[in-house]
Amino acid sequence: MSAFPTSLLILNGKSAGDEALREAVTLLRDEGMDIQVRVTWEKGDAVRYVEEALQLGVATVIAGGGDGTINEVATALVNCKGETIPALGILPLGTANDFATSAAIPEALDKALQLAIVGKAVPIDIARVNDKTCFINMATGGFGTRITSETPEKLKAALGGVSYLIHGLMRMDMLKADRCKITGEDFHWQGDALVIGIGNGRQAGGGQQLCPQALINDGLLQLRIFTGDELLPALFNTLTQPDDNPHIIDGKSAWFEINAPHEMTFNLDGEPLRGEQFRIEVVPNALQCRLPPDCPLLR
Ligand SMILES: Nc1ncnc2c1ncn2[C@@H]1O[C@H](COP(=O)(O)OP(=O)(O)OP(=O)(O)O)[C@@H](O)[C@H]1O
Ligand SMILES: [Mg+2]
Repeated sequence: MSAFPTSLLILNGKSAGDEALREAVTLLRDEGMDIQVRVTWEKGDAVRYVEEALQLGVATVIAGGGDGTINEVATALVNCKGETIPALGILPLGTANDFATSAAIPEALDKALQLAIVGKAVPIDIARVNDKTCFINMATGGFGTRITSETPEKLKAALGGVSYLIHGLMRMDMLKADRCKITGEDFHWQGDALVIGIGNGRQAGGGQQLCPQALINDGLLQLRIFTGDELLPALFNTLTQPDDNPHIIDGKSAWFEINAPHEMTFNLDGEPLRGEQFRIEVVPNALQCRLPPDCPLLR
Protein backbone atom coordinates (compact mmCIF):
# COMPACT_ATOMS: atom_id res chain seq x y z
CA MET A 1 0.00 0.00 0.00
CA SER A 2 1.22 3.49 -0.91
CA ALA A 3 2.37 5.84 1.86
CA PHE A 4 0.61 8.74 0.14
CA PRO A 5 -3.02 9.01 -0.88
CA THR A 6 -3.68 8.73 -4.60
CA SER A 7 -3.54 11.77 -6.89
CA LEU A 8 -5.07 12.10 -10.32
CA LEU A 9 -3.19 14.37 -12.73
CA ILE A 10 -5.39 15.88 -15.45
CA LEU A 11 -2.90 16.84 -18.11
CA ASN A 12 -3.76 19.22 -20.94
CA GLY A 13 -2.95 17.25 -24.12
CA LYS A 14 -0.75 20.11 -25.33
CA SER A 15 1.84 18.90 -22.79
CA ALA A 16 1.34 15.17 -23.27
CA GLY A 17 4.77 14.76 -24.89
CA ASP A 18 6.70 16.58 -22.17
CA GLU A 19 9.67 14.32 -21.31
CA ALA A 20 10.65 16.30 -18.20
CA LEU A 21 7.15 15.74 -16.84
CA ARG A 22 7.35 12.00 -17.54
CA GLU A 23 10.60 11.91 -15.58
CA ALA A 24 9.14 13.89 -12.68
CA VAL A 25 6.13 11.57 -12.44
CA THR A 26 8.34 8.46 -12.61
CA LEU A 27 10.62 9.77 -9.86
CA LEU A 28 7.75 10.52 -7.50
CA ARG A 29 6.18 7.13 -8.24
CA ASP A 30 9.50 5.52 -7.34
CA GLU A 31 9.31 7.36 -4.02
CA GLY A 32 5.99 5.66 -3.37
CA MET A 33 3.51 8.25 -4.59
CA ASP A 34 0.47 6.93 -6.41
CA ILE A 35 -0.08 9.26 -9.38
CA GLN A 36 -2.62 8.46 -12.06
CA VAL A 37 -2.55 10.44 -15.28
CA ARG A 38 -5.38 11.38 -17.68
CA VAL A 39 -4.85 13.45 -20.84
CA THR A 40 -7.37 15.89 -22.34
CA TRP A 41 -8.14 16.34 -26.02
CA GLU A 42 -10.57 19.27 -25.82
CA LYS A 43 -12.70 21.38 -23.50
CA GLY A 44 -15.02 19.22 -21.41
CA ASP A 45 -12.64 16.31 -20.89
CA ALA A 46 -11.41 17.59 -17.54
CA VAL A 47 -14.94 17.50 -16.09
CA ARG A 48 -15.29 13.79 -16.85
CA TYR A 49 -11.90 13.05 -15.29
CA VAL A 50 -12.92 14.93 -12.14
CA GLU A 51 -16.00 12.67 -11.95
CA GLU A 52 -13.69 9.68 -12.24
CA ALA A 53 -11.42 11.14 -9.54
CA LEU A 54 -14.40 11.39 -7.22
CA GLN A 55 -15.27 7.74 -7.81
CA LEU A 56 -11.66 6.70 -7.23
CA GLY A 57 -11.69 8.67 -3.97
CA VAL A 58 -8.37 10.41 -4.68
CA ALA A 59 -7.06 13.03 -2.25
CA THR A 60 -5.93 15.44 -4.95
CA VAL A 61 -6.80 16.33 -8.52
CA ILE A 62 -3.85 18.04 -10.17
CA ALA A 63 -4.50 20.47 -13.02
CA GLY A 64 -1.55 20.14 -15.42
CA GLY A 65 -1.79 23.03 -17.90
CA GLY A 66 -2.38 26.77 -18.01
CA ASP A 67 -5.05 28.98 -16.50
CA GLY A 68 -7.74 27.45 -18.73
CA THR A 69 -6.99 23.95 -17.44
CA ILE A 70 -6.94 25.10 -13.80
CA ASN A 71 -10.24 26.84 -14.45
CA GLU A 72 -11.86 23.70 -15.86
CA VAL A 73 -10.63 21.44 -13.06
CA ALA A 74 -11.44 23.96 -10.31
CA THR A 75 -14.94 24.58 -11.69
CA ALA A 76 -15.64 20.85 -11.84
CA LEU A 77 -14.44 20.42 -8.24
CA VAL A 78 -16.63 23.29 -7.05
CA ASN A 79 -19.63 21.70 -8.75
CA CYS A 80 -18.98 18.29 -7.12
CA LYS A 81 -21.48 17.05 -4.57
CA GLY A 82 -20.47 14.83 -1.67
CA GLU A 83 -18.65 14.87 1.64
CA THR A 84 -15.07 14.36 0.59
CA ILE A 85 -14.12 16.44 -2.42
CA PRO A 86 -10.49 16.14 -3.57
CA ALA A 87 -8.16 19.12 -3.15
CA LEU A 88 -6.82 20.99 -6.19
CA GLY A 89 -3.13 20.78 -7.06
CA ILE A 90 -1.48 22.94 -9.70
CA LEU A 91 1.17 21.94 -12.23
CA PRO A 92 1.98 24.97 -14.41
CA LEU A 93 2.29 23.85 -18.04
CA GLY A 94 0.46 26.62 -19.91
CA THR A 95 1.60 29.65 -21.86
CA ALA A 96 1.01 32.48 -19.40
CA ASN A 97 0.44 30.50 -16.16
CA ASP A 98 -0.77 33.70 -14.52
CA PHE A 99 -2.50 32.06 -11.56
CA ALA A 100 0.34 29.66 -10.76
CA THR A 101 2.96 32.41 -11.08
CA SER A 102 1.17 34.82 -8.76
CA ALA A 103 0.49 31.99 -6.28
CA ALA A 104 4.26 31.28 -6.17
CA ILE A 105 3.87 27.72 -7.42
CA PRO A 106 7.40 26.55 -8.31
CA GLU A 107 8.23 26.58 -12.04
CA ALA A 108 10.26 23.38 -11.79
CA LEU A 109 7.96 20.49 -12.66
CA ASP A 110 9.24 18.12 -9.97
CA LYS A 111 8.85 20.73 -7.22
CA ALA A 112 5.42 21.81 -8.42
CA LEU A 113 4.26 18.20 -8.62
CA GLN A 114 5.51 17.45 -5.13
CA LEU A 115 3.75 20.55 -3.75
CA ALA A 116 0.56 19.55 -5.57
CA ILE A 117 0.60 16.17 -3.84
CA VAL A 118 1.91 16.80 -0.32
CA GLY A 119 1.31 20.55 0.10
CA LYS A 120 -1.13 21.79 2.74
CA ALA A 121 -4.65 22.23 1.39
CA VAL A 122 -6.26 25.56 2.26
CA PRO A 123 -9.76 26.80 1.45
CA ILE A 124 -9.86 29.35 -1.38
CA ASP A 125 -12.55 31.40 -3.11
CA ILE A 126 -13.75 31.13 -6.68
CA ALA A 127 -15.84 33.59 -8.70
CA ARG A 128 -19.07 32.66 -10.45
CA VAL A 129 -20.35 34.56 -13.51
CA ASN A 130 -24.08 34.79 -14.30
CA ASP A 131 -24.71 31.87 -11.91
CA LYS A 132 -22.84 29.34 -14.02
CA THR A 133 -19.34 29.86 -15.48
CA CYS A 134 -16.52 30.24 -12.94
CA PHE A 135 -13.10 31.82 -12.89
CA ILE A 136 -10.42 31.15 -10.34
CA ASN A 137 -7.96 33.82 -11.41
CA MET A 138 -9.37 36.77 -13.28
CA ALA A 139 -12.03 38.14 -15.59
CA THR A 140 -10.75 40.74 -18.03
CA GLY A 141 -12.85 42.88 -20.34
CA GLY A 142 -11.92 45.39 -23.03
CA PHE A 143 -8.50 45.64 -24.61
CA GLY A 144 -6.91 42.76 -22.74
CA THR A 145 -9.83 40.60 -23.70
CA ARG A 146 -9.35 41.04 -27.39
CA ILE A 147 -5.71 40.25 -26.92
CA THR A 148 -6.04 36.98 -25.08
CA SER A 149 -9.07 35.62 -26.89
CA GLU A 150 -7.64 36.29 -30.32
CA THR A 151 -4.01 35.38 -29.85
CA PRO A 152 -3.43 32.55 -32.30
CA GLU A 153 -2.28 29.30 -30.75
CA LYS A 154 0.97 29.18 -32.73
CA LEU A 155 2.05 32.65 -31.73
CA LYS A 156 1.19 31.77 -28.16
CA ALA A 157 3.28 28.62 -28.22
CA ALA A 158 6.28 30.40 -29.74
CA LEU A 159 6.31 33.58 -27.68
CA GLY A 160 4.52 32.74 -24.48
CA GLY A 161 3.01 35.62 -22.53
CA VAL A 162 4.70 38.25 -24.70
CA SER A 163 2.57 37.19 -27.64
CA TYR A 164 -0.49 38.63 -25.95
CA LEU A 165 1.02 42.10 -26.05
CA ILE A 166 2.51 41.84 -29.54
CA HIS A 167 -0.66 40.47 -31.02
CA GLY A 168 -2.64 43.19 -29.28
CA LEU A 169 -0.49 45.90 -30.83
CA MET A 170 -0.85 44.30 -34.26
CA ARG A 171 -4.61 44.60 -34.01
CA MET A 172 -4.72 48.16 -32.71
CA ASP A 173 -7.16 49.30 -35.38
CA MET A 174 -9.80 47.05 -33.83
CA LEU A 175 -9.50 48.40 -30.32
CA LYS A 176 -11.88 50.83 -28.73
CA ALA A 177 -13.09 51.63 -25.25
CA ASP A 178 -16.12 49.75 -23.95
CA ARG A 179 -18.95 51.92 -22.56
CA CYS A 180 -20.45 50.25 -19.54
CA LYS A 181 -21.89 50.60 -16.07
CA ILE A 182 -20.35 48.76 -13.13
CA THR A 183 -21.86 48.40 -9.68
CA GLY A 184 -20.79 46.59 -6.51
CA GLU A 185 -21.11 46.97 -2.73
CA ASP A 186 -20.62 50.74 -2.20
CA PHE A 187 -19.40 51.03 -5.75
CA HIS A 188 -20.92 52.71 -8.78
CA TRP A 189 -19.19 53.73 -11.98
CA GLN A 190 -20.23 54.51 -15.54
CA GLY A 191 -18.01 55.43 -18.49
CA ASP A 192 -15.67 54.21 -21.19
CA ALA A 193 -13.41 51.41 -20.03
CA LEU A 194 -10.33 50.35 -21.95
CA VAL A 195 -9.56 47.38 -19.74
CA ILE A 196 -11.58 45.95 -16.87
CA GLY A 197 -9.92 43.50 -14.52
CA ILE A 198 -11.94 41.68 -11.89
CA GLY A 199 -9.61 39.54 -9.86
CA ASN A 200 -9.78 36.72 -7.41
CA GLY A 201 -6.08 36.41 -8.29
CA ARG A 202 -3.77 39.27 -9.30
CA GLN A 203 -2.36 39.02 -12.79
CA ALA A 204 -3.52 38.20 -16.32
CA GLY A 205 -2.42 38.48 -19.93
CA GLY A 206 1.00 37.03 -19.22
CA GLY A 207 2.17 38.98 -16.17
CA GLN A 208 0.03 42.15 -16.18
CA GLN A 209 -0.70 43.01 -12.53
CA LEU A 210 -4.27 44.16 -13.05
CA CYS A 211 -5.43 43.51 -9.48
CA PRO A 212 -2.24 43.79 -7.41
CA GLN A 213 -3.95 43.61 -4.00
CA ALA A 214 -6.26 40.67 -4.65
CA LEU A 215 -6.32 37.73 -2.24
CA ILE A 216 -7.89 34.34 -2.97
CA ASN A 217 -9.25 33.74 0.52
CA ASP A 218 -10.72 37.10 1.58
CA GLY A 219 -14.24 36.60 0.20
CA LEU A 220 -13.77 39.63 -2.07
CA LEU A 221 -13.02 40.47 -5.68
CA GLN A 222 -10.74 43.30 -6.69
CA LEU A 223 -11.83 45.53 -9.56
CA ARG A 224 -9.60 47.76 -11.61
CA ILE A 225 -10.86 49.83 -14.51
CA PHE A 226 -8.50 51.50 -16.97
CA THR A 227 -10.30 54.44 -18.52
CA GLY A 228 -9.55 56.98 -21.23
CA ASP A 229 -10.43 57.51 -24.84
CA GLU A 230 -7.00 57.78 -26.40
CA LEU A 231 -5.99 54.23 -26.62
CA LEU A 232 -2.27 53.88 -26.92
CA PRO A 233 -0.95 56.64 -24.61
CA ALA A 234 -3.51 55.71 -22.01
CA LEU A 235 -2.67 52.05 -22.22
CA PHE A 236 1.07 52.46 -21.77
CA ASN A 237 0.51 55.03 -19.09
CA THR A 238 -1.81 52.83 -17.13
CA LEU A 239 0.24 49.71 -17.39
CA THR A 240 3.50 51.38 -16.46
CA GLN A 241 2.50 53.91 -13.77
CA PRO A 242 -0.29 52.45 -11.69
CA ASP A 243 0.04 54.89 -8.74
CA ASP A 244 -1.94 58.14 -8.72
CA ASN A 245 -3.07 57.56 -12.26
CA PRO A 246 -6.31 59.38 -13.15
CA HIS A 247 -7.04 56.64 -15.67
CA ILE A 248 -7.29 53.95 -12.98
CA ILE A 249 -10.37 53.28 -10.88
CA ASP A 250 -10.22 50.65 -8.14
CA GLY A 251 -12.97 48.86 -6.24
CA LYS A 252 -13.44 45.92 -3.91
CA SER A 253 -16.63 43.95 -3.40
CA ALA A 254 -18.01 40.44 -2.98
CA TRP A 255 -19.90 40.98 -6.26
CA PHE A 256 -19.89 43.22 -9.31
CA GLU A 257 -22.48 43.79 -12.00
CA ILE A 258 -21.46 45.00 -15.45
CA ASN A 259 -24.00 46.32 -17.91
CA ALA A 260 -23.11 47.35 -21.46
CA PRO A 261 -25.47 48.70 -24.14
CA HIS A 262 -23.79 46.46 -26.70
CA GLU A 263 -22.26 43.02 -26.54
CA MET A 264 -18.88 42.88 -24.87
CA THR A 265 -16.43 40.10 -24.19
CA PHE A 266 -15.13 39.00 -20.85
CA ASN A 267 -12.22 36.68 -20.74
CA LEU A 268 -12.47 34.23 -17.84
CA ASP A 269 -9.04 32.77 -17.07
CA GLY A 270 -8.26 33.13 -20.78
CA GLU A 271 -11.51 31.70 -22.16
CA PRO A 272 -13.98 34.19 -23.72
CA LEU A 273 -17.61 34.81 -22.66
CA ARG A 274 -19.79 37.30 -24.57
CA GLY A 275 -22.81 39.20 -23.31
CA GLU A 276 -24.34 42.52 -22.35
CA GLN A 277 -24.89 41.79 -18.65
CA PHE A 278 -22.57 40.06 -16.25
CA ARG A 279 -23.05 39.41 -12.55
CA ILE A 280 -19.83 38.25 -10.99
CA GLU A 281 -20.03 36.89 -7.47
CA VAL A 282 -17.38 35.46 -5.19
CA VAL A 283 -18.05 32.02 -3.69
CA PRO A 284 -16.02 32.02 -0.44
CA ASN A 285 -14.12 28.86 0.56
CA ALA A 286 -15.39 27.11 -2.56
CA LEU A 287 -12.58 24.56 -2.79
CA GLN A 288 -9.39 23.28 -1.13
CA CYS A 289 -6.13 24.04 -2.90
CA ARG A 290 -2.57 22.87 -2.14
CA LEU A 291 -0.46 26.03 -2.09
CA PRO A 292 3.00 26.99 -0.86
CA PRO A 293 3.08 28.15 2.80
CA ASP A 294 4.32 31.59 1.70
CA CYS A 295 1.70 31.98 -1.06
CA PRO A 296 1.31 35.76 -1.58
CA LEU A 297 -2.35 35.34 -2.53
CA LEU A 298 -3.36 34.19 0.96
CA ARG A 299 -4.40 36.50 3.79
N1 LIG B 1 -5.01 18.03 -26.45
C1 LIG B 1 -5.26 19.34 -26.55
N2 LIG B 1 -4.69 20.04 -27.55
C2 LIG B 1 -4.94 21.35 -27.70
N3 LIG B 1 -5.77 22.06 -26.90
C3 LIG B 1 -6.35 21.42 -25.86
C4 LIG B 1 -6.11 20.03 -25.63
N4 LIG B 1 -6.83 19.66 -24.54
C5 LIG B 1 -7.48 20.77 -24.10
N5 LIG B 1 -7.20 21.82 -24.91
C6 LIG B 1 -7.67 23.21 -24.80
O1 LIG B 1 -6.73 23.95 -24.04
C7 LIG B 1 -7.37 25.11 -23.52
C8 LIG B 1 -6.82 25.48 -22.18
O2 LIG B 1 -5.45 25.72 -22.30
P1 LIG B 1 -4.68 26.33 -21.06
O3 LIG B 1 -5.31 27.62 -20.67
O4 LIG B 1 -4.52 25.32 -20.01
O5 LIG B 1 -3.26 26.61 -21.69
P2 LIG B 1 -2.71 27.99 -22.27
O6 LIG B 1 -3.84 28.80 -22.80
O7 LIG B 1 -1.58 27.63 -23.17
O8 LIG B 1 -2.08 28.64 -20.96
P3 LIG B 1 -2.47 30.01 -20.21
O9 LIG B 1 -3.95 30.10 -20.13
O10 LIG B 1 -1.82 29.90 -18.84
O11 LIG B 1 -1.87 31.10 -21.04
C9 LIG B 1 -8.85 24.81 -23.47
O12 LIG B 1 -9.53 25.74 -24.30
C10 LIG B 1 -8.96 23.40 -24.03
O13 LIG B 1 -10.05 23.29 -24.92
MG1 LIG C 1 -5.39 29.57 -21.56
